[in-house]
Amino acid sequence: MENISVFRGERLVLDQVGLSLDAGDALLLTGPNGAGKSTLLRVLAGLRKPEGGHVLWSGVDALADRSRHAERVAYLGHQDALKPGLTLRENLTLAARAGGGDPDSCMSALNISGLADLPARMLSAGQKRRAALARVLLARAPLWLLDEPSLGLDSNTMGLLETLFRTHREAGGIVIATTHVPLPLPDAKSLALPGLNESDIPQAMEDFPEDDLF
Ligand SMILES: Nc1ncnc2c1ncn2[C@@H]1O[C@H](COP(=O)(O)OP(=O)(O)OP(=O)(O)O)[C@@H](O)[C@H]1O
Repeated sequence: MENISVFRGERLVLDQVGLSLDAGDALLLTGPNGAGKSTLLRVLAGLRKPEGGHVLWSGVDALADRSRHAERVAYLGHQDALKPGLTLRENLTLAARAGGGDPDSCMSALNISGLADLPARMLSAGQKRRAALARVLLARAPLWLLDEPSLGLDSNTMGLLETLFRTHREAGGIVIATTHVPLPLPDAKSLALPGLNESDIPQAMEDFPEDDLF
């Protein structure tokens, strides 16, 4: 990423952020609440256009062809994005139509095979997070963009996450994760976003332009 700048409303949230990663690298994005970590991940995923700067993949503008870029990316947001009325297996089978991976092996990697036939609405928060991580695996994408991946995970699942990260990086994959807690990503680079002065944070709905509210 080169000189990425993003406004949210009237405010410059990211100011010329730049960084370069190689195959097998990991990056931890840190910083206080509201610093712009999720915003940067969304830019890298091609979900939000930056006001300035470029995202390059092998030296080429990655966002020029966003559907091609989408194939490189597995994105885990704050929301687990499961269809509540479908079973876990149905959710993953649906996702596999895009990435083509094997739902059963991905469920097994996250230790949720026993939940396969439960509707997603009956899963606990941590189980949903594991299902969303299974979907990351399913995508078979080289670039993992993970927004607080450890949210709600128990210590056993953190152990699984460590294995998944290691396997992905050993195969040349890249992991970029936002986090407020330590993650099992040895030798990760780190980018600390500075955050804002409280006085810069809009206090009222009127301070947000209408088209940036949703
Ligand atoms: N829809 C929106 N419209 C305008 N501003 C927004 C919108 N969503 C978020 N923001 C602002 O953008 C800034 C960056 O938000 P972002 O979610 O990227 O922060 P973050 O570093 O991921 O925070 P956290 O640690 O709380 O998850 C925040 O200050 C927030 O007020």
